[in-house]
Amino acid sequence: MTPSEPIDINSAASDAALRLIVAECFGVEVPTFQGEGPSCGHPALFIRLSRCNLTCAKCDTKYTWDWSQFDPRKESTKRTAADLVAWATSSPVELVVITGGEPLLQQARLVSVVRGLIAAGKRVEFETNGTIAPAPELVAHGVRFNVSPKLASFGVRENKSIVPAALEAFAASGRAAFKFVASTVADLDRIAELTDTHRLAPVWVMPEGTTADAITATTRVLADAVATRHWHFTTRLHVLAFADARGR
Ligand SMILES: Nc1nc2[nH]cc(C(=O)O)c2c(=O)[nH]1
Ligand code: SF4
Ligand SMILES: [Mg+2]
Repeated sequence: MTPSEPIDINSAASDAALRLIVAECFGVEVPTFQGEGPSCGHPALFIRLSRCNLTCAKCDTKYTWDWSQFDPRKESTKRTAADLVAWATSSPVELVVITGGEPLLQQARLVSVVRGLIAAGKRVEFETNGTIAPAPELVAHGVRFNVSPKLASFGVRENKSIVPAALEAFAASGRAAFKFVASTVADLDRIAELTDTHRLAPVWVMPEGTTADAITATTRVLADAVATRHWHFTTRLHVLAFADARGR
């Protein structure tokens, strides 16, 4: 905001009262780490929003969208932006990860959450599937985006999961890391096509897996080919440490 713009107190107050559809918040009572990507290993709090615009077969958070298996009334609550900020600021942990589901489905309501978190001295990262371009107001607040475009091998149609304009908007924001889940070396070839075509960088690869054994096996399958391409490699630390327990 420029100094000459008036501060609209009423709008700020009503924004704080906006309610978001939340699946779970964790990391305050039972501490944890960011398990994936550039901040892997950093102590972190998590706000997991409910709902997604994709239906990946290999999704590990189907309780945010798959109402054939889960009951949306049991799996979601509405919480105000002010309540989410108060929850996060009750902890000294600096990093707040906003994930889902697909959190940017609610990005208009997230502006107020992000503003409150940054004002309280937090660092904010989004985990997003990269299909929805980030609003300029979110980018302006200095957040980072871990963008995970989903490949066909993840059980989704790429005509839905690969949205060139959105991916290119993330790349142009200067605030994104592109974190691809991979199972095979063939997946790495597809990642190379996508990152070349849409000029996506930096590239991170993360082994698919919801058990430590699966992650170790996939890590070994991928490591040489990831290193050869000079890409970044991340594990899923929370799966190794906590066996993919919900709320860790
Ligand atoms: N510890 C931990 N780190 C994470 N990083 C990304 C997560 C996600 O589910 O998006 C996640 C998660 O669920 N737990
Ligand atoms: S985009 Fe993410 S949250 Fe949505 S269905 Fe796919 S894996 Fe699940
Ligand atoms: Mg997870």
